[in-house]
Amino acid sequence: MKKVGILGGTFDPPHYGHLLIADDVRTELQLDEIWFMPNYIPPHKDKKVTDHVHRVNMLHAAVANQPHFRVETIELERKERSYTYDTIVLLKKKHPHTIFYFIIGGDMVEYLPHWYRIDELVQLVQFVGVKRPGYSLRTSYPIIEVDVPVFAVSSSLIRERIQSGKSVTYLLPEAVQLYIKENRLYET
Ligand SMILES: Nc1ncnc2c1ncn2[C@@H]1O[C@H](COP(=O)(O)OP(=O)(O)OP(=O)(O)O)[C@@H](O)[C@H]1O
Ligand SMILES: O=C(O)c1ccc[n+]([C@@H]2O[C@H](COP(=O)([O-])O)[C@@H](O)[C@H]2O)c1
Repeated sequence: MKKVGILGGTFDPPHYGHLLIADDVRTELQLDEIWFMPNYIPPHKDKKVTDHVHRVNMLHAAVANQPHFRVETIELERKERSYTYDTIVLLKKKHPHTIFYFIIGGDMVEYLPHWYRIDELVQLVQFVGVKRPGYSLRTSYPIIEVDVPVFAVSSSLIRERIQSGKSVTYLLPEAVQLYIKENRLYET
């Protein structure tokens, strides 16, 4: 059986926090691949997100030349709110010989009780929790914890820093920074 870690996210924009956890979880759990999976409409975020075409282009730029990383666009093909339960049911049908691990940061671990059909979802997929500053990994749901260096970067921090003219040089890959500049994202 192939072992695949899924890092679902909004990736508005993708950053080194995403890449760091993907890399460490893959090594630690001996996974074959990590699939970065952008959502179409995030289930729990109310504010407007950047068009999915930009978000997926930035993800491709972020994972280019990484043989174990790929971008999975299944949620973009379903033009609706991206509930993970629905996605995992589809992915398991499409890939019957793959074991899926769903990677989440501490903020999402704390939010697990509110996830759509969570009691069924935990039977379908193995959740993997990683620490994030300001959040605990305490939960009654069955998650595996992987210890990764805690890195206080977030997409919102990057958006705020670009808007206020601060440097983001060491927070996300150069190719993603170039894409953001060329497309004048996050300036207003
Ligand atoms: N620095 C980080 N450390 C650990 N986990 C992270 C980190 N950044 C993101 N994640 C996790 O990656 C997944 C996708 O995150 P997402 O794309 O929403 O980025 P974000 O930085 O949380 O965005 P925003 O600041 O806009 O909420 C989530 O499970 C989130 O918890
Ligand atoms: O299915 C749900 O109810 C659900 C609730 C919150 C988050 N998620 C998923 O968790 C991943 C991280 O979410 P986000 O909003 O931090 O990008 C992403 O794949 C979301 O679709 C899923």
